[in-house]
Amino acid sequence: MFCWKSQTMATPSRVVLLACGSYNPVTNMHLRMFEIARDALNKTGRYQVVSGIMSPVSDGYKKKDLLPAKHRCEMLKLALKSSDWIKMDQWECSMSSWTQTAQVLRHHRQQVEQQQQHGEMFNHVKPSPKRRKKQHHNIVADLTENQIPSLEDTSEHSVPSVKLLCGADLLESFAVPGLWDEEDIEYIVGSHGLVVITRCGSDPQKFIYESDILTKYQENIVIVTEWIFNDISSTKVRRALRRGESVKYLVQDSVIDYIRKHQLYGVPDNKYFNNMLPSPNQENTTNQLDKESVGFKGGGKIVSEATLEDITTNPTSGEISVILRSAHNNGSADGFITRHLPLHRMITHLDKKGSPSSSLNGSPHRMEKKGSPASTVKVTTTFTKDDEPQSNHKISCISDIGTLVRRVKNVRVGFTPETRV
Ligand SMILES: Nc1ncnc2c1ncn2[C@@H]1O[C@H](COP(=O)(O)OP(=O)(O)OP(=O)(O)O)[C@@H](O)[C@H]1O
Ligand SMILES: NC(=O)c1ccc[n+]([C@@H]2O[C@H](COP(=O)(O)O)[C@@H](O)[C@H]2O)c1
Repeated sequence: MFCWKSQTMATPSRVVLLACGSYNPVTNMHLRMFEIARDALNKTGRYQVVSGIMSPVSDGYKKKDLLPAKHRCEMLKLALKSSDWIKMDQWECSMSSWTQTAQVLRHHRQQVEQQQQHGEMFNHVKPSPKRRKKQHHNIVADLTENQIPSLEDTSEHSVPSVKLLCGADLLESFAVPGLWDEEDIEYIVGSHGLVVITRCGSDPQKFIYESDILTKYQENIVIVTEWIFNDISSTKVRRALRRGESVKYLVQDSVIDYIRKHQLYGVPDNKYFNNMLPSPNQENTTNQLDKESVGFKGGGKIVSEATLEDITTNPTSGEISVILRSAHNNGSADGFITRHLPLHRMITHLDKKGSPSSSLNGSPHRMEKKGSPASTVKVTTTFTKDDEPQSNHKISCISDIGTLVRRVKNVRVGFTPETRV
């Protein structure tokens, strides 16, 4: 008969995940790597991930386009606000010269050992006894009978190991001549261990097979196949920013706001980009118009000076596209900028302002288009309500879309299914 106490109790060993990188800037995939790795390791039943550390490389790394650590760290701090178990550590980037990754791992192992000695727990969120019991059962569910850990042995007194978390491209860079020292590779894989997240175009299994040293320590390498491919890289994010393209949903909103504020990565140096719409969860800024006077919730700055070229709406998605031509060189190929706003904001605006005057010129079928709520169409009639209409659709000192809409006349609003992007 199966007996709990008589089994060989394989207690999951505790792991701290350490990821070294440029984080220039930190992307959502850098953050997701940790989540993917933690899930995979915990599921094996062999490991229990207790914390994650992101270690930005120092300015001494001299990689092309590397921003000063000050900015990279600020962005990391903002991005990590959404995590309760990953933190940034600035030891590496506080160095004036570059520190090899083996040395960074060594440092963190010492830190972990010291913290363990001082009785600091590595469970950032210490589970309640009830939750611990539940966690235990979750682990048990993934294990075979003779691997079942005992409830009493929680391994909280063991020193967690520090494993290097990386993408498969970093693993494959081990083969780049002169980039890594042999003994560093041996130390990293032999003494710490690697957790490798697959990346488009990589084949870590084959890479390990072809390397004697990696094959020797292959039991210390966990390859995590990421089935939800996501090939974001900081390089691609920087490229998009340089070109004035949106990076929303590739990096955290707070990071986008920081990049705009500090005009990083060649974000065009003009008023337009400084005053783009803030993320929905961003606090009001002093530059923003009084929400009530504008008449819709959320307000939001758009441009300092721009010409409104067109507004199109998509009744299916409820999105309105405002196409502006920047008065400054905005870095985009054709000088056009497109912004998308949820239509409900505009409706709110209308509701607050009362009945519209329907004096809008332009697309004659906008009111009648099937499936388009009439109120949606009428929104734009508030253009002529106050302020002098500007000639040539020229807008100056626009602080939010409400003002933009009020000040511009002769704007064509068409309910075409197509959204201009
Ligand atoms: N999309 C991704 N999938 C898997 N791993 C990734 C991904 N993006 C980054 N990584 C990993 O994140 C770690 C941090 O690297 P780094 O900041 O240098 O990333 P990067 O986005 O590739 O940067 P860059 O594009 O500037 O070279 C590396 O181990 C890298 O392999
Ligand atoms: N020999 C080494 O220790 C070595 C070599 C190349 C990259 N790295 C590290 O890998 C991380 C990612 O570097 P890249 O952004 O150049 O891919 C950085 O933290 C860097 O310090 C370490």
